[in-house]
Amino acid sequence: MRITVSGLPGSGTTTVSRLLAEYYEFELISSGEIFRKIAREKGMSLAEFGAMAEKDPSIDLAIDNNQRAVIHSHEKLILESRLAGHMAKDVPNVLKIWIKAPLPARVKRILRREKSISFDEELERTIKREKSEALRYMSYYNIDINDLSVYDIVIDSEKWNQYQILDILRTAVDSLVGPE
Ligand SMILES: Nc1ncnc2c1ncn2[C@@H]1O[C@H](COP(=O)(O)OP(=O)(O)O)[C@@H](O)[C@H]1O
Ligand SMILES: Nc1ccn([C@H]2C[C@H](O)[C@@H](COP(=O)(O)OP(=O)(O)O)O2)c(=O)n1
Repeated sequence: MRITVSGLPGSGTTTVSRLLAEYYEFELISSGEIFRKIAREKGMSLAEFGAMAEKDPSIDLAIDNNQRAVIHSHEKLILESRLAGHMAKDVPNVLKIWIKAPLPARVKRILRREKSISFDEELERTIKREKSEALRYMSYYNIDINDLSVYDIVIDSEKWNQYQILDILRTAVDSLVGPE
């Protein structure tokens, strides 16, 4: 069983992915972490590296080709990233999950996580980052990041906390593979 977990910034994809990986003892791979690592190595912020990726398709292509390879080469996998569901679109035996939450709720969470200066500053930064990503994914892959039709499950992380979401997803996973 392979599970992809995707969502916009602050939706809770990292948190849910970690809980799922721990519960099922699956390997967890996050493309966002790879993107962040490369940005750090270049001494760039996420926004600066995103702007570079708008001009240099090879950055996203490398990360997203890696996602495709990872999906095919792992059986017990949680793949967490914005595009993981799309990269797994035609792959059998993959459960594709999208975690959503309203923008203000997501920004409040990022504020806590990134220890940003203010809500307004983080709101502006998040909107800018989402615009950059949406532009790249449409231009490089013809993917509309807001098209949720590829997902098997769409769940609102403002309605349930991360543990309740884990319980809901466990029901879905166990009914597909049977309880461990
Ligand atoms: N379902 C949830 N309800 C409330 N808070 C959550 C939920 N999921 C995650 N969080 C919190 O929101 C913050 C951002 O979560 P994170 O998983 O890092 O988001 P993402 O990886 O989607 O950007 C974290 O501090 C986390 O503890
Ligand atoms: N396939 C991917 C995965 C992530 N990214 C970018 C999107 C984000 O700006 C960074 C970090 O992603 P990550 O999911 O860790 O960060 P957020 O959860 O969005 O705060 O990587 C990407 O461009 N392509």
